[in-house]
Order: sequence, then C-alpha cells, then structure tokens
Amino acid sequence: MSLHIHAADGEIAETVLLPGDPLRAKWIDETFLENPSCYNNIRGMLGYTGTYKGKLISVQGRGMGVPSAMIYYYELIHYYGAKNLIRVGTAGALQKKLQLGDIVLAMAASTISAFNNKIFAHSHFAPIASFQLLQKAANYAEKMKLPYLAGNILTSDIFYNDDPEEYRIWAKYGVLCVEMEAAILYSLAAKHQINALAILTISDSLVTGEKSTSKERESTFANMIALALNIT
Ligand SMILES: O=P(O)(O)O[C@H]1O[C@H](CO)[C@@H](O)[C@H]1O
Ligand SMILES: O=c1cc[nH]c(=O)[nH]1
Repeated sequence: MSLHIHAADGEIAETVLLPGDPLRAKWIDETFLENPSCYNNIRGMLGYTGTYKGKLISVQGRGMGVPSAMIYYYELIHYYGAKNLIRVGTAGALQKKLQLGDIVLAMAASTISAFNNKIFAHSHFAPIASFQLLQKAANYAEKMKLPYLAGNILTSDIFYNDDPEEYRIWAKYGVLCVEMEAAILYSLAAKHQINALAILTISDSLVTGEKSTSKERESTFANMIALALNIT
C-alpha cells in the first residue's frame, strides 16, 4: 500500500498501462481486459488489474503533467515492483506530416521541465524509451498497418502557451509532437532499470489548428491500446 495507490501486495501487474484520464483507465479495463478488478479509487485515480490474452496487466490513471504522473510512476516502481510502464495518451502534432489519429512512438523525450536539473546540474540527461518495447511496438504497428512515426517528442509543463509559435524551434529540430509526462517516465525508468515506452495518438495539431472529434479520439485510442497490449 502506498500513499496514492491503495493496492495489496501482488494486486498490481508488472506491466502497467498509464492513461492520464482515470475514466480512460476504466474504459480500457471494460473494453480490453478479462476478469478485471478495481484496486484503486484514491482521489478518483482509478486502477484496475485483469488479463489480456492470458497475461496479467494493470491500467492506472495518472493525471496530467509531470508532478502528478511522477507520483504514480514512483509508487508503481517502488511499492509494487512495476517492470514495464507504458504511457498511453494524446499529443499535439508539431510536424505537418502528422495527421490526426496517427500514432507516435516516443524514442526520446526532450523537455522544458526542470525535474532533472538538480540531479545533472549543468549537464543534460537524454530520457529515452526502452528499445525492446519500442521495437515490438514498431513491428506491431507495421503488421497491423497502423499509421505511425517514431522519434523525439517534447514533454512540456505548459498546455496553454502565451506564445503559440514557441513550438517552432522544437519542430525545426525534428521533434514530432508535444505532451506532458513522458520525459519523467523515461528518467525514472532509467534510474530504476525498468522498461518504459510512451505511445501517443495525435489528437490535435499545433501546425494546422485541427482537432479530433470525440468519436475520432475513441477509435484511434482503441488502436493505440491494442498496440500497447500486444507488446506486453
Ligand atoms: O491524454 P493524456 O495521456 O492525458 O496526455 C495529454 O493530454 C493531457 C492534456 O490534455 C496531458 O496529460 C497530455 O500529456
Ligand atoms: O499535451 C498536449 C496534449 C495534446 N495536445 C497538446 O497540444 N498538448
């Protein structure tokens, strides 16, 4: 049992999918898992464990932004022995070639967030994905003909930016999209020698201003979850 997750020992699987929205966790549980049970409702941050094709999988909501996500990543690693953490969620495209609904596999996560500054002082750590999970995800996406790109992404602390053009410098360096939790996931995974991958679905574009409808989000989200579940 930990402060924000009230699960008994053994109640959480070694592989955990992490959507931001706790209701997405509920939806994943109801749509994809067999024999599910809810192990957490502290702060409404729902967590479930069930089976997928006979494998034990957990799904844990983790909120938005680095501080919230870090609490859940940390507790899952420290108190529940998580070994594979897969962040699933939405991102804004920074490149014109990305269409709404496309999947991005985050090979690395650049960030404006300062959580690593204290540890690495004037140097910069490069948070990267687990190659093993990344390779499996790319293979699965190709097999299923899911439109995807793999590359660098940006973990931002800012959702509503005063300067709507600020993304351009990241775009110039090839960064694919922006979200808010992957860099801390990759940093913690490196520190604790576990596997981590962020799988993202493009929900809007900072380049064109397009946004997906709720219906589109639902179907594209399902592709992303199927991908995540099939690499575990
Ligand atoms: O869809 P999720 O996983 O929550 O991810 C993205 O959506 C939220 C912002 O709307 C942030 O958490 C961002 O990272
Ligand atoms: O963090 C996010 C998520 C989706 N779209 C954005 O622009 N930012």
